[in-house]
Amino acid sequence: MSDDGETLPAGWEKRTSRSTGQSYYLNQFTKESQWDVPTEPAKAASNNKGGPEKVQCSHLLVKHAGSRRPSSWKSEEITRSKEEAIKMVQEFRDQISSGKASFAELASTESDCSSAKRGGDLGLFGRNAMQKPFEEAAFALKVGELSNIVETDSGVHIIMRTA
Ligand SMILES: Cn1nc(-c2ccccc2)cc1C(=O)N[C@H](Cc1nc2ccccc2[nH]1)C(=O)O
Repeated sequence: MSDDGETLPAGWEKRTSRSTGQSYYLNQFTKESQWDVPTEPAKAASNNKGGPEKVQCSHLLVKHAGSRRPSSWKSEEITRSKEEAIKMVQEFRDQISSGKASFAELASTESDCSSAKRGGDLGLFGRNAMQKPFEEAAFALKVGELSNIVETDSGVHIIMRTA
């Protein structure tokens, strides 16, 4: 809810432009901004168990030597241990939880997934699109919620559900 009582969709907040004094709206997850009041996305379809058919998530992945593809845009050969990757992801998670850094900012510089160029945004996906541990964690999140550490064959992740 913004300061004048209007209810905004999860992740959005009302700001005032320093240059014009005009109100604008900033999405904390994707860092997108707009002049118009954001509206709730059309209610996503749900499956027959009440869960969403699709979710939109961003993630931050730290790969390690045992990852399915121990290489990324950041490093041609990734040699860190899984324990080191877990320690790194936990530190990133603490920075995000404490508000010291935004998810999108950290994912864009620290994630070993090619989605880093989009602040970690993977877009909308349904069931059976991602590795199971990732899918289960993603579909268990509420919009705006940050997961605990998730391990897949790709490496060690944290996930933020954005829609
Ligand atoms: C599933 N996916 N989507 C993108 C993506 C999406 C949007 C824009 C650019 C890339 C990249 C990937 C992908 O598999 N990336 C892999 C790493 C990886 N492994 C994953 C497992 C589960 C979810 C995301 C994951 N990302 C890589 O770069 O080696």
